[in-house]
Amino acid sequence: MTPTSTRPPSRDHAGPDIWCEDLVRIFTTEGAEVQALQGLNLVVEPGEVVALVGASGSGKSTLLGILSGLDRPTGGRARVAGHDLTAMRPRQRISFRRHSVGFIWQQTSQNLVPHLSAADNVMLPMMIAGRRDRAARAHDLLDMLGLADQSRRLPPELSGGQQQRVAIATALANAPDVLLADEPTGELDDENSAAVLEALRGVAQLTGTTVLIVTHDPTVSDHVERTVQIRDGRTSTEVVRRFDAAGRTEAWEEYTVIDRAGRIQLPKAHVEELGLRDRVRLRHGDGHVEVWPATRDPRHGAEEGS
Ligand SMILES: Nc1ncnc2c1ncn2[C@@H]1O[C@H](COP(=O)(O)OP(=O)(O)OP(=O)(O)O)[C@@H](O)[C@H]1O
Repeated sequence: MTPTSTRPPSRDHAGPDIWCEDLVRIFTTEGAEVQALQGLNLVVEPGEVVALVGASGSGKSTLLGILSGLDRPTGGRARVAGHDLTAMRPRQRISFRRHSVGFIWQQTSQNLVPHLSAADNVMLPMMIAGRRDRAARAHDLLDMLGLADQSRRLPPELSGGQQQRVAIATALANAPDVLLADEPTGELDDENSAAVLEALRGVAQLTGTTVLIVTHDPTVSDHVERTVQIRDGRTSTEVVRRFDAAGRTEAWEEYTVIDRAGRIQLPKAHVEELGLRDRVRLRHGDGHVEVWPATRDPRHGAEEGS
């Protein structure tokens, strides 16, 4: 079902919806510098659902702050929905935040006005933007998220998972190209988390909206096609999955980023498992390169000297 008002956004830009090149963000507090982002590269194509995972302090929230137009990078370049985030004037920033991106925050209470019904919450951003078809669109969006029968309820009368789904509908109200979610399942139990992540995937499929989810939730990669690791303010490895019609993982593949200088970062698990350190041995194959521990001889696969 794709009601008229939940059809894909008609993008007026070409290329990726999220594009970051060598993004740097340095915070200075009391004379000390913290490099929260250290040359981050990320490309997300229209309609993709991407999870960004990483340890506490790795720079996830800093990146979301920049992508949402709330914060500015210290260096590098970033474009979201065709807007150059380093060159936007204050008015353009307001319009960008109103029309081009939608947000979902961790705290359910941060997303919704508690004394407005679910439908009124969804209509609020449309009212601010001066949209006319508010009631019909709010109904379609809540219906798409399986909440048509909850539209008159107040947020405190809904479960945490339902509230986050209303938050998704609200974030979609002005048909943004990109949806940014910061720990959207942080306050939810496993069942509600799965429902919210599936709702985000469904939204991308039905509306063509690009979705970026920042999370600690290790189960997220069961629900999205692409999970990108962020480490020390840079994107490192990523896993790309293919799902079958029943939503089960059919196949998956692991990737790593290669920067302009040719540097790559290997997944931590492989580094530890193979005992890789200091330097590794490279072996050229037909159209590929193998990485071996320096202590192993690729011709025999045996430890050197044994
Ligand atoms: N406003 C700020 N002033 C000073 N340092 C900051 C500021 N915001 C973030 N940092 C620092 O930047 C680094 C990255 O923080 P960030 O919040 O982006 O990490 P995160 O991956 O989102 O962590 P978490 O998962 O705990 O939310 C941390 O070292 C943090 O202390």
